[in-house]
Amino acid sequence: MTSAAPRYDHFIDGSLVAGTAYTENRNPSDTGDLIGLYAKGGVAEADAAIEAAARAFPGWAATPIAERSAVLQRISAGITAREGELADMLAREEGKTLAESIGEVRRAAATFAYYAGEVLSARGSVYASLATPATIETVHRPVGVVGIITPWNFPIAIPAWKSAPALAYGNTVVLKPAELTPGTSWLMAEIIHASGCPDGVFNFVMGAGREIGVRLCESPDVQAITFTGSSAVGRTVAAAAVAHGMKKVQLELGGKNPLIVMDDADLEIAVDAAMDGAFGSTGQRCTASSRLIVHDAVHDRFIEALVQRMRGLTVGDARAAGTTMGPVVSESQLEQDLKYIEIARSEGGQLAFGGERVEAETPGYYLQPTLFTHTENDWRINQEEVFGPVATVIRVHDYAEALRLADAVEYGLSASIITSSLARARDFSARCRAGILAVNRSAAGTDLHVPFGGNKASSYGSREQGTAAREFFTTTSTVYTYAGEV
Ligand SMILES: NC(=O)C1=CN([C@@H]2O[C@H](COP(=O)(O)OP(=O)(O)OC[C@H]3O[C@@H](n4cnc5c(N)ncnc54)[C@H](OP(=O)(O)O)[C@@H]3O)[C@@H](O)[C@H]2O)C=CC1
Ligand SMILES: O=C(O)CCC(=O)C(=O)O
Repeated sequence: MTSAAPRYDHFIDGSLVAGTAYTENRNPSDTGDLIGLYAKGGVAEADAAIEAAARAFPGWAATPIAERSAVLQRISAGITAREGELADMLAREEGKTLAESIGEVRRAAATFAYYAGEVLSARGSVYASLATPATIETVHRPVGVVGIITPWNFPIAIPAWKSAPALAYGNTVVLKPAELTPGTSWLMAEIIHASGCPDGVFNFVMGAGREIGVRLCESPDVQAITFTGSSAVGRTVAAAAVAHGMKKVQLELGGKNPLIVMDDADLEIAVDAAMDGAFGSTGQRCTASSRLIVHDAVHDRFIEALVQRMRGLTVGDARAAGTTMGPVVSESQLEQDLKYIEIARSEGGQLAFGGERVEAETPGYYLQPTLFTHTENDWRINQEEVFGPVATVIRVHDYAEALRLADAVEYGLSASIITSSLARARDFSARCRAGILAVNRSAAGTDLHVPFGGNKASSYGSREQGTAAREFFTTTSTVYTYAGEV
């Protein structure tokens, strides 16, 4: 280990807490670049953070909403003030291009500002009682200590869209970021600590999911778990959270999302949507459009135009000017992508573009954007999430077949259709079983003020983001008041 590398500690109960061990955070664009050493906690650190959050809960829950709102405003301003530093860290540790990273950091700042406003809006309802002359009110109260477990692919947007509503509605937080990308969320934690948030309200503990994540799910002092990551881990998280105290659980998991290109599609729009959906953020998005379901009538022209655009992508160092697609995040993710490229070949897919590693000036995990054509929907390459810049084309004869195949996967996160028929667009929106539907645009890169989430194996529990987040981060009480005779 390089002793000169900066060290980053946990934030527990308002203080920096040194690790007993540290993990290297390296740049996927240049594996020789050691970003820093990040504290590696275990059960003891998780417990200390949970205890601090439990102690802080009554005070934070009782804090007037104007004060909680002001804290969130300061966090938002703090993120904006350090936008360049945050975006640089994000690109350096995750491999998104600088343009993509700036977009993600701005989204995080806007998310805190949004919930600073949202918490001030009126809540609850008043009902007449059926029989007695009572008034019935519903009130939304904070849930308690919320365990937040986040993935590596959006290292500030996802921690922000879970932490902001948790804090706004009066909960206290223990956040465990992905071990692979702790740097950007560590900076967010530092900003939160400088924002006037009382001690113990927001705690940040780094380390392995199978230790800290498991502890959050099993602790009797945690009342809710919100998780984004793989479906396999999500299932164990939900089972443990329910087994240990019937915690509230919210899961955002994988996707195998279709983009349908109809015979009446504007091909320029179709190619833009496919480029963004399949290769934006190096394809490492749960909302990525990895299955391109294309009508016979435009099949060859669409592929030709798409391959032409793919040739124009510049794969390289995420922070270099001119790079339009960064590296994949890690060696194991690169191995997973290459494994699926082999699977697609062996299943009979025709490689239209890519499929190979890219040599760059620095040692990194560079992969060409990759497209397979002439694939069948029931092949593994079309059923399993790759989570990299790998897309396939499935040829169809009509809209009915396209719609049927769009849903013929275990997932149901996002789906798009490119068509100039309003009737088809409306029918698709009504019948396709994804949670996020897009017409004439990519279904990735969603807005922060509207519900986010999927169906089937993609999500579990209530929706995230926008006002929908209130459902998860509060609990509803129904109050019957009989005022008596005057
Ligand atoms: N839907 C989505 O947005 C995402 C999907 N994925 C999919 O998941 C695959 C693997 O990525 P990966 O990051 O390993 O995803 P994981 O599901 O393994 O990790 C997500 C988070 O959960 C934590 N975790 C791991 N094991 C447990 C556990 N037993 N209990 C509680 N928390 C746990 C991880 O910690 P740590 O890793 O630090 O140990 C991380 O913070 C990707 O290739 C992709 O297919 C990945 C990221 C996001
Ligand atoms: O597409 C988006 O807006 C967000 C995607 C996402 O949440 C993810 O990939 O984990």
